[in-house]
Amino acid sequence: MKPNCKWSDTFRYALEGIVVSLKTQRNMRIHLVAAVIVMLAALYFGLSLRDIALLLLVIGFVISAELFNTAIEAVVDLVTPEWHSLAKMAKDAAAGAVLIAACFAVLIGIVLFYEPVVTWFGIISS
Ligand SMILES: Nc1ncnc2c1ncn2[C@@H]1O[C@H](COP(=O)(O)OP(=O)(O)OP(=O)(O)O)[C@@H](O)[C@H]1O
Repeated sequence: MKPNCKWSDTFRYALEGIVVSLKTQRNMRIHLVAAVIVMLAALYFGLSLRDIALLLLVIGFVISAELFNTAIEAVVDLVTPEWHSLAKMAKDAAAGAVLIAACFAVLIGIVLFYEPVVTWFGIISS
């Protein structure tokens, strides 16, 4: 651990963690692109501020889960490059956490977008 780490250094290291995850994890890039598309759709369909806040919350949750997943994968690879049942358990559980977060995010997205999208299709087809 580095002594006298400044607040700005802490912030920089955190940003480096996000950037390295974006560079190395394909899923992280997919989550980010999906998040941008969902936020643009939320603005297009005129979702309420409360719904947009809920979307931001789940997006933050999924991206945080992916960052934890990246961290766990890195630590496991550092501890053992060999096959180990505990390494498998750690990586699979971390991936499972991301999957659960992403599934609930999709469910929340369906609940929030269902009505405006159905209305939009009604307008388009009439
Ligand atoms: N050292 C290991 N011992 C046992 N199983 C492992 C080990 N490393 C990886 N695995 C297995 O391979 C899977 C994929 O691991 P890998 O490190 O390639 O992650 P990844 O493909 O980058 O995953 P993600 O898509 O979640 O980022 C793990 O979920 C685990 O089941």
